[in-house]
Formats: sequence, structure tokens, C-alpha cells
Amino acid sequence: MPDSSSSPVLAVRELCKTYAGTVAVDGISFEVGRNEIVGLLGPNGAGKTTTINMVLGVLEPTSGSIHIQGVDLEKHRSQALERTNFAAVYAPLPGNLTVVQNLRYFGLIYGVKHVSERIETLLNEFDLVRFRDTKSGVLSSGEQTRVALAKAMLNQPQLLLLDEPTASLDPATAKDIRARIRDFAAQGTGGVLWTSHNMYEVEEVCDRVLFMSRGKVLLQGDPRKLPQEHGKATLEELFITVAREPLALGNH
Ligand SMILES: Nc1ncnc2c1ncn2[C@@H]1O[C@H](COP(=O)(O)OP(=O)(O)OP(=O)(O)O)[C@@H](O)[C@H]1O
Repeated sequence: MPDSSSSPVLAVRELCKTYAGTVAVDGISFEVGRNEIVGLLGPNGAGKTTTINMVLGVLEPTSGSIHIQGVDLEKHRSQALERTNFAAVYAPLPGNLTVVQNLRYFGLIYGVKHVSERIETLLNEFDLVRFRDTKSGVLSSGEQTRVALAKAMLNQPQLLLLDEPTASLDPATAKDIRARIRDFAAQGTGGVLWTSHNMYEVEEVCDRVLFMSRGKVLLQGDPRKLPQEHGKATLEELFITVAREPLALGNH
């Protein structure tokens, strides 16, 4: 087994996914390092969710490889996925279960040791103590996002995948969520792969961004430096250029 302590939390090589007639992901390679937050950006249909679903082991790649902490997802699936987790607005937790029931349910699925203790820690960390016996489905979007993040932290992931975690949140709540995710990346040894359509957020949170369009990674770098490197005033302007006219970037 490889020495996982020196490997990046995620290494994706030449990853492809094709459906009949559609190339959703077209040979992308990238890494997520320890303590790093990497933003996966791109217009609708670029291939971001397909990429995340392959890293989660939900979708089988057509070709290419995925290593999580040096462990090959295809060959050692359980071991690769045991320190991975995920949150997305389109994957809400069962709304008829209370917050504690949800956390207990997922804690058991993940085989979390000392699960009651872990749940109490997370209820405190994500400011959910007062909602512990409230059904998740009646909580506000921001509160549900906090529950989803608490669930995603149950197994102390090394790789955290977040698909638009702050979509539909008000600015103050979104800021609070960003701070919690930054803390996660800063404190442990884990890394985060984060999709977002909010360029302000990406500049604030991400150490590095990957721009995807039509299944390919067209450019990557520091979101605070990339616009200037490509002669654009803002990340949003660069994003629109890459999304509309991928070839317009020339040899920059
Ligand atoms: N099951 C499927 N069968 C056929 N085509 C699919 C399937 N799933 C995704 N696609 C296609 O693959 C491409 C990439 O889709 P994907 O959902 O990964 O994009 P995305 O970047 O996440 O977009 P968005 O920002 O809208 O969420 C799209 O053209 C989509 O229509």
C-alpha cells in the first residue's frame, strides 16, 4: 500500500466520462493538496458534477485514475472512500429525521467510533444544539447547510467535496459557512474540492481554481492572480471569456 502521508489528498489523472454521444469529462488531471481549498469552476454543463461524482465513487469513469491519499479508488474502493465526504444542496438529508437522528444514521453508516460523542462535538461546532430534536426538513436553508456540513464532518474526512455549498444562502450565512470550511482546511490535514458559481466567494476562499469548460480543464491558478495573468480585470470577466470562447485565451 502506498505511503498515504506524503500523497496529495486527491490526485486525478486523465479522467474521462463519456455517455452515448456526449463527452462529459474529457481527460482532466489535477490534484488537491493538504490544507488546500481548490475551486472547480465552469459554466453549466462543463462537467463539474460528473467529476465530483466520479471522485465519490458514485459514477464509474470511462478511463483515467483517481487516487485519494495515494489509494487507488478503483482497486481499494472502501479504503479510498472511508475518509471522504460530501455536501450539496441537491442532496438534502432525510427531512423527516431530526438533526440528531440524521447524524446518528450517517454516523452508523460510516462506522464512526464513539458516535454520540462525535455528534455532540459537531452540534456545538456547527451551532446546532438548539435544533437537535427538530426535523431537518423544517430548518431554513442555512441551518440545513450547517447540518449537511456536520454530517460531512462525521467521519473526519481528509477529502471534502462540496458542490455549491453556499447556493441559496444569505450573505451573512454564506460567510459563516465559508469560515467553517476554511477552518476545516486550515486545522487538520485535509483538503477541499469546491464548486461554485460565485466568483467573489471563490476569490475569498480558494487557494487555487480550475476552470473547466466542455469537459476539459482550460486553466488553473491562484484566483487572485489569474485575471491579471490573462489580461482581465476580474475573475468574473475571465470566467465569462473562458466559458464563451475557450480559444480566445491563446497562449497566455
Ligand atoms: N447521465 C447522463 N447522460 C447523458 N449525459 C449526461 C449525463 N450526466 C451528465 N451529462 C452531460 O454531461 C455534461 C456535464 O454535466 P455536469 O452535470 O457534470 O455539468 P456541471 O458542470 O456540473 O453543470 P452545472 O453547473 O449546470 O451543475 C452535460 O452536457 C450533461 O448534459
